[in-house]
Amino acid sequence: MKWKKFTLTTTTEAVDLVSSMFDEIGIEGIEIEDNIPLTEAETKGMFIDILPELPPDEGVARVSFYLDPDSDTNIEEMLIKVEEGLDELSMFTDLGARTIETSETEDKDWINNWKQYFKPFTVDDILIKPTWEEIPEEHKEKLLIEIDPGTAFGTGQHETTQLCIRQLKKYVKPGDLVLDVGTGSGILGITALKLGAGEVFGTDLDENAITAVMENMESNHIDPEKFKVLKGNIIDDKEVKEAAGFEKYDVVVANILADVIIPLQKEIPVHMKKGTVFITSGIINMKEEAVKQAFAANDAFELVEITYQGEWVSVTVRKK
Ligand SMILES: C[S@@+](CC[C@H](N)C(=O)[O-])C[C@H]1O[C@@H](n2cnc3c(N)ncnc32)[C@H](O)[C@@H]1O
Repeated sequence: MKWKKFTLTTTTEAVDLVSSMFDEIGIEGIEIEDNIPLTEAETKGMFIDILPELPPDEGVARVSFYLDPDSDTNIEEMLIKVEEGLDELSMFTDLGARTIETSETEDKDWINNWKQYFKPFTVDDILIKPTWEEIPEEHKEKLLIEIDPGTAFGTGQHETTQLCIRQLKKYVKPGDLVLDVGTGSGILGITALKLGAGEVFGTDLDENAITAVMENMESNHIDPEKFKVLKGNIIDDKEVKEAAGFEKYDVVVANILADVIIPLQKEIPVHMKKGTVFITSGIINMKEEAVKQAFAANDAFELVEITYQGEWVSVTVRKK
């Protein structure tokens, strides 16, 4: 389908106001391009450890929106509303160049485009399959995990997720209580449940994780009561710590970036039973040493195993 794409060139300062004006007049799904570096919180949520070099931020932003010429939306009327909205905003903020370029594009479905690259695949004897795909005949006997991450992280394709899945296979026992920090789509918690765990408690900073986990529990036909998810940071939020509970977990898994694992490892032992394991990944090889040193400095843990896939590292430790 061909969409009309409209790109407004404005200032970075005006982007928030322009976005909410677009929202108010009924424009859905915008795309923002600027040279503002991502914040620390954004990079953690997006799982980017090394940021690309950006040209300097000169305060210019491009905000694009898409209109379907075959829908009921009258494009001319919508563009009049856009201009009226911009006139109003110009009284409060500098709109910069305020030019609108028009082009045509085949596809505006960037939220769903990745789905064409997500096909069933195996991690040893586990089959991970998008919810919308059929089970391949040759994998019918494998342990099945069905996933639709939505806009949360976690299709299972990432090396770090696979490293954690292999460690879960080694350590999860029937009836175990599992803590999944940075749960994303819930793929690790769901794998633990499929491996026999009794219950999972998940946390994530991204609220999309909450709905993704619930939907994926349903797709995997597991009682939703077995996987509780809470939005928040177990590192520094007392409520999240208390909701997770103390001295109770048999396995803890956290597939987050090294810069989160390092502060996190200090907080986790209080939630674990003695002798149980903490599986971590999300560690790029150049940060392996820093993570190992952090664990070595923590008297609560002893190192069990380090595993590798591509340039990614997983560190598993045991609570003494
Ligand atoms: C790489 S994804 C892992 C998702 C899934 N567990 C997997 O293995 O595919 C990391 C997740 O951790 C979340 N995250 C980052 N920092 C966090 C923190 N301090 N506490 C909880 N979640 C966090 C991100 O929002 C993201 O969903």
